[in-house]
Amino acid sequence: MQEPLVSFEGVAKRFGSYTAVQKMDLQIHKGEFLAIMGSSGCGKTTTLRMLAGLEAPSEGIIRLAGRPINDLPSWSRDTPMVWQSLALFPFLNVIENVEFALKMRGIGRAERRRRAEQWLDRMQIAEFASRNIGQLSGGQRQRVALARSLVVEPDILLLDEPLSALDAALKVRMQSVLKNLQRETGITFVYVTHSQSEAFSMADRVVIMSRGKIEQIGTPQEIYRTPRTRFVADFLGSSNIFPGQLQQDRSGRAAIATASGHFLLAEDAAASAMPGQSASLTVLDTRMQIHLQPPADAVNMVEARMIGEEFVGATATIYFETGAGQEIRVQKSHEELADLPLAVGRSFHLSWLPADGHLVPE
Ligand SMILES: Nc1ncnc2c1ncn2[C@@H]1O[C@H](COP(=O)(O)OP(=O)(O)OP(=O)(O)O)[C@@H](O)[C@H]1O
Repeated sequence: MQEPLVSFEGVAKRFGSYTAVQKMDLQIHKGEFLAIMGSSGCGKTTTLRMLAGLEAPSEGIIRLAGRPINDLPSWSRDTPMVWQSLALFPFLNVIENVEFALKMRGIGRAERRRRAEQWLDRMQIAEFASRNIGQLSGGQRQRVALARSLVVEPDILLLDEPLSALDAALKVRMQSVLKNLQRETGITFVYVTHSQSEAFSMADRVVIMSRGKIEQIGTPQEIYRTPRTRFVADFLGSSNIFPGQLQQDRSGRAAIATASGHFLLAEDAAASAMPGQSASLTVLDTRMQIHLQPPADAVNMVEARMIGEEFVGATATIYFETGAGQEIRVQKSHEELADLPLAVGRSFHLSWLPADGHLVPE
C-alpha cells in the first residue's frame, strides 16, 4: 500500500478552553478528491487551515509525504499546496490575475503568459483574458480563481466552500468542471463543504464531522447506504430512523422493538446485536415499499397514514405517520406511484426487507 500523501495522527486543535478539533486520525491519498463535510462550526475549516500551515495543531502530528509539517511554514515545504481563494485582484485583468503567482515565483514573462493562456483555455475562459474582473459573471470569476490556483501546478489544492456564492444551476455546472479537472490533472483536492450534493457528486471519499470529531469516512455510496452513526443518518436525512431496543424473536432471530413495531434485522446486523441494548434501525427512504393492502409475504411492515407529499423532478417523497407518531418518508419515481391511490389521510402499509435495515448505536 502506498504511503498516504497526508496523515493526521491524533491531531487536536484548541482555542483557549474550546476544542475545535478532537484527536483526529485521517489519511489522504495522492490523487484523491476528499470532501470534508459537516454542519456549521464542526471544525472543517480549522482542519483545512492546519493542513495549510495557517494554524498549528495543539496536539498530534500532521505529515506530508511522510514528513511532519506541524511547524513547517507552507513556503518551506517540498510538496506544493495551494489554498484556493475567490479573492481576485480587482486592479489586474483576468490573465494578469492568473500570471500573478508565477510572477511571484520569478518565472519569465513569456513562459508565464504561455502557462496562463493554457489554463484559461482549459477553463474555457480564454476569450476573457483581457477583461477586468468586474466585468465577469460569478461562474467566470470562479474559473479565473481556479486557473490562478492551478497554474502553479500544486500537488494539493485546498478548497473551502468554493461554490457557496453561486446559483444552483451554476453550482451544478462547476461541480462537473471541478471533478473533471481533478481527474485530468491528478491533483489531490481537499474540499470543505456543508453541502451534501457537492460532496457526494464529486468526492472519491467523504469525511463527515460533527463537533470536532470524525463521525464517518467512506465513499459517498458507503456513507449513503450504511450511515455508521445516528448523527450521520440524521445529517444526511435520507434514512428513516427507528429508535428501539435489540431483542431476539421467538425463533431466535435478532429483531428490534420500536414504538412503531418489532422489526427483523439482517443477518450481518444480527451478529453484532446484543439483546437489551438500545440502538436505532435505519432504512433508506428509497428502499421502502408502499402497499394499499398488506402483502402476505412482507417481513417488516408498519401501518401508517399519509400526511403529505413533495415532488422534486422525477421523484416524489411521500410522508407518513405511524400510530406511534413516528414520521416515515418514502421516495419513489412517479411511475412507481402511478397505481397507488395516494391521498393525505389515507392509511397504507409500508414494508422493507431486513437486508435494507442497518443498525446504528444510540
Ligand atoms: N481563531 C479562533 N478562535 C477561537 N475559536 C475559533 C477560532 N477559529 C475557529 N474557532 C471555533 O472553532 C469551531 C470550528 O470552527 P471552523 O471554522 O473550523 O468550523 P467550520 O466547520 O468550518 O464551520 P463553517 O461551516 O461555519 O465555516 C467554531 O466553533 C469556531 O467558532
